[in-house]
Amino acid sequence: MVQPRVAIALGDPAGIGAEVVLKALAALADDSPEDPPEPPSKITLVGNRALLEQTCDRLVQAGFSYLPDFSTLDLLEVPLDSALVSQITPGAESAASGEASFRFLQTAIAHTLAGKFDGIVTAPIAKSAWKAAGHVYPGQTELLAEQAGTTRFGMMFVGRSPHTGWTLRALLATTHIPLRQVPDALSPDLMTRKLGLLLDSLRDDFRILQPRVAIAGLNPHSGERGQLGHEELEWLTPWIHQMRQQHPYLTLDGPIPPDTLWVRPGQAWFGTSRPVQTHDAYLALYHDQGLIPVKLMAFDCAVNTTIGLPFVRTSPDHGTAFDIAGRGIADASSMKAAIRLAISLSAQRLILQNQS
Ligand SMILES: NC(=O)C1=CN([C@@H]2O[C@H](COP(=O)(O)OP(=O)(O)OC[C@H]3O[C@@H](n4cnc5c(N)ncnc54)[C@H](O)[C@@H]3O)[C@@H](O)[C@H]2O)C=CC1
Ligand SMILES: NCC(=O)COP(=O)(O)O
Repeated sequence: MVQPRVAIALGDPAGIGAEVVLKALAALADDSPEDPPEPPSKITLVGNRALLEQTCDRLVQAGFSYLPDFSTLDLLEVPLDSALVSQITPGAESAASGEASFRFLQTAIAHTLAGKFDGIVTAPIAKSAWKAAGHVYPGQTELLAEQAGTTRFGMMFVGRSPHTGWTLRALLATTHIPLRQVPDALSPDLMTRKLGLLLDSLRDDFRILQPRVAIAGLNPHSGERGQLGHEELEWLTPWIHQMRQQHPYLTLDGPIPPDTLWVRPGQAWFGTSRPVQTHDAYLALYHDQGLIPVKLMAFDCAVNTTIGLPFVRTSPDHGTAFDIAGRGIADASSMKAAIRLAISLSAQRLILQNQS
């Protein structure tokens, strides 16, 4: 029997990371019968005990009594100077909170690469707090990829509808770059790399061997035959034709006008009386083209998954929520889904490894 070992990096200590982790672990221990059981697993928190205890105390003060037994939690301690710890206040993003969250993630990655863990769940960090601490990365994804020694990686959001059971998967072709840079960053080469990653993940992580994938257009109405933009005519449509020839087992639709792309996923997510023809995955060309619909549908349960790494990485779809940090009111559903997905994807990889 496989028993995946999963690390949870506790994220920015001025945000809601540790709070949603503690709540999610308590909820997982008390899973409702309609939740499919996850395989047995070993969970280790990666953070700082003093900061974690502060979060626990605040949750107790906020009246939250159902927490996991602190003494049974496995904690990989990341030592921090008491001077640094004393600068951290809930809701106040700072260089100190950025430094702490950076070290939590670095430690989780180093131990994973050394073989101690099969997967990492990351609680949210603030990129600006990392920058204030001197660590300039577009996000956790890029640090994970750099440390894992890969340039072939992708940001995919996965959510299972609580209304219908349908699974939404959305991969972003570009991620944390200014909107102005998007058209220049997109190219047939980039799209080929992202599609390859997506097909690998659909096959290995989700056992989908003959996938249906939808590709978004870039411009309104996918360019309206060149009247509203040229990228679709110049390279996106020819690239899709080329990919259809290269992957005969793949159904590839697009470029679909970016607004209508999300109509059917929305129907499949919320339910409709008519049958809906959906895709196994949606490839959005830039951050907000993918994440606005994902968050509208699934803010409470979508999971940010990094594909292409030599280990599993998941994260909730929300951020540090500094505006509500320390108040005990954060919703832990997305973190719970991130932990569940990390366990099941890690178990899946262990099974594949044992078979080969
Ligand atoms: N995985 C990660 O590390 C992510 C980090 N971020 C970072 O988070 C910071 C804040 O970003 P925002 O755009 O404000 O997004 P955010 O997700 O932190 O907050 C947006 C709104 O949603 C609410 N919210 C978020 N999570 C919630 C939860 N679990 N329960 C209840 N309410 C919740 C917040 O209170 C806020 O009103 C930024 O520095 C950004 O870089 C953002 C997204 C993902
Ligand atoms: N919008 C998604 C996000 O900010 C997550 O970034 P990352 O820290 O997981 O790279």
